[in-house]
This record gives sequence, structure tokens and C-alpha cells, in this order.
Amino acid sequence: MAAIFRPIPWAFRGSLCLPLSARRFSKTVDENRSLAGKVAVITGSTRGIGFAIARRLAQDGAHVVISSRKQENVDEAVTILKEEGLSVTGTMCHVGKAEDRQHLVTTALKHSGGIDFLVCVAGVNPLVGSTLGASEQIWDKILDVNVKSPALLLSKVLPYMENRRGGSVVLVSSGVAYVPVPKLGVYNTSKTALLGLCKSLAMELAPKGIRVNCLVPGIIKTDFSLREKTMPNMLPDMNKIFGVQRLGEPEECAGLVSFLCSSDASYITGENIMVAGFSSKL
Ligand SMILES: NC(=O)C1=CN([C@@H]2O[C@H](COP(=O)(O)OP(=O)(O)OC[C@H]3O[C@@H](n4cnc5c(N)ncnc54)[C@H](OP(=O)(O)O)[C@@H]3O)[C@@H](O)[C@H]2O)C=CC1
Ligand SMILES: O=C1Nc2ccccc2C1=O
Repeated sequence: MAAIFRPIPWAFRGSLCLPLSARRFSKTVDENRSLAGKVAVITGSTRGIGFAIARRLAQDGAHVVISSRKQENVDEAVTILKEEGLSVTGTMCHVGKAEDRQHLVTTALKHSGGIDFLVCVAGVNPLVGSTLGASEQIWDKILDVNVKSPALLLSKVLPYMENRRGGSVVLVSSGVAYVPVPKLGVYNTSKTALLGLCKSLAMELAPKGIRVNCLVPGIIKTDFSLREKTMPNMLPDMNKIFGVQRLGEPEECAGLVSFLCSSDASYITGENIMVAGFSSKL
């Protein structure tokens, strides 16, 4: 009896779904680097974790579109990476503003002709204090920037990822999503919500060949975590509980994002992966 071929509904389409053996055969000479020929849009990428990710994706062969709220920060970051011989452009984008999100997508398409990867790094925490004491304005700001903006930006990027017949999205959550830190209740909540967003989007977009995963940093040495008004210093506690001896470096988050964008991660979606110097999962 002839075997009946049943298409698997959740199977990925496009080049991102090819098994490793098939992809090896289709590699051309100038595709040595894992992300060669791809275009990455990264929010919040003028310093800290976002900047390290921008540098790494560009080193791995992608053209990278840098962005943040301040054009002067964008110009400075673009200049630094261009001087390193990397392929980057940039534009101002406050992720909480609809017109800025549209402008970022338009600029990326103008310079690069398509979008393969979206990395949503921009995040804020304007409150260290009681969760129930937080004003509606604070709730709106944290949820708008940290949770809603990645989904709204991705909705604008989606048609172009579909044109490329696949893509990879990386959201940036936080260790506080798993284990809440005192006085960061609204921020903790926003970062846990991102894990849910990641899983829902991964499921919705799998049929289109688009993977969605979460980077989950522990405490990383950046302006954000070192500003006492934004984040309490938790290293002594972490050391006591988990034996963590030091803060992480932004570069230690970047390799994971490059991997998640690459075809080596072609069968990984809906995951959240910690970069924290300790493990909080089974
Ligand atoms: N550092 C840490 O320990 C941890 C950080 N995280 C998360 O990692 C992400 C990056 O943090 P980190 O690198 O430490 O932060 P930094 O403060 O070092 O960098 C933040 C970047 O985002 C930009 N930015 C800030 N607000 C917005 C906005 N509304 N729209 C667009 N860009 C914006 C900033 O540039 P500009 O000022 O020009 O807008 C800057 O480029 C955040 O989502 C944070 O929650 C998670 C766990 C731990
Ligand atoms: O984003 C974070 N900043 C922090 C500061 C202290 C403890 C945990 C965190 C985070 O996860």
C-alpha cells in the first residue's frame, strides 16, 4: 500500500526549517557567517545589552538596524560599529510611540529591502516601590514599553518576515519574571507577561516559519542595573543563595541571541532561556 504523505500542520516553512544536512548543501561560498545576508532590527540598541547584541549579530554577518529614543545615541552607536567595519544603519525609535515604530520599519526596509530578525530589547523601570502604590501612569508606561510595544512592532514587521518566508523574534524578559524582586512589582509583572507573549506568538507564528523566543538575563552590568533608582542591588543576596560571584556582561547575552536567530535554532521556538550565572528552572 502506498504511504500517504500527511503535511504536519506545525512544520516550519522556508529556509529556516531545513534540516542541517540540507542547509549544508545549499551554502554558498560567501555565506560563511551564520547570519550572512540577513537583516536584524533591534530596539533599545544604543547601549547595554542591546548594543552588545547589535555588535554580535553584525559580526555574525547580519545587516543591523540600531534604534533608541535619542538620535544622538543612535548616531554614536552607528559610528562605533561602522568603524569596526560592521554593516549597520540606525534611526530614532521610542518603542512606545506608534509613529516611531512605523518609522523604524520603513527605515529598515529602505536601507535593507527586508527584515529577518526582530530583537526587542527596549525596556524601562521607572518605579522602585510598592506595587499597589503605583499610579496608573506608571502601570501604563511599563506595560506600554515592556509588553505592548514588542507585539505592536512585530505586527508591523510581520508582512516583511512573511515575504522572506520565515524569521526569528527574540524578546528580552528578565530573571524577575521567574522570581520577583521586592519593590519591582510592576516591572516583575511586565517581564512575566513577556514570557506569556512569547509562547502565544510562537504558537501563532509557527505556521509562517517565524520563531519567537525569550532571552532571560540575570543581573547584567549596564547603566540600567547599576542605577540604584532603577534597580536595587541584589548581588549579595544572589551570591548567598546561588553562589553567583559577579554581574554578567552584556556580551554574555549576545551569543544566545545570535544562536536563536541562526538556522542552528531552527527547531526552537516559544522558549525562554536564562543567562544569569545560575539556573532557576528544572
Ligand atoms: N541590565 C540588567 O541587569 C537586566 C536588563 N534586562 C532587560 O534588558 C533590556 C536592556 O537593558 P539594559 O541593556 O540593561 O539597559 P540600558 O539602560 O543599558 O540600555 C537601554 C537601551 O534602551 C534604550 N531605550 C530606553 N527606553 C527606550 C524606549 N522607550 N524606546 C526605545 N529605546 C529605549 C536606551 O537608549 P535611549 O536612552 O537613547 O532611548 C538604551 O539604548 C531591558 O528590557 C531590561 O529590562 C533584564 C534583566 C536584567
Ligand atoms: O532586570 C533586572 N534588574 C535586576 C536587578 C536586581 C535583580 C534582578 C534584576 C533584573 O532581572
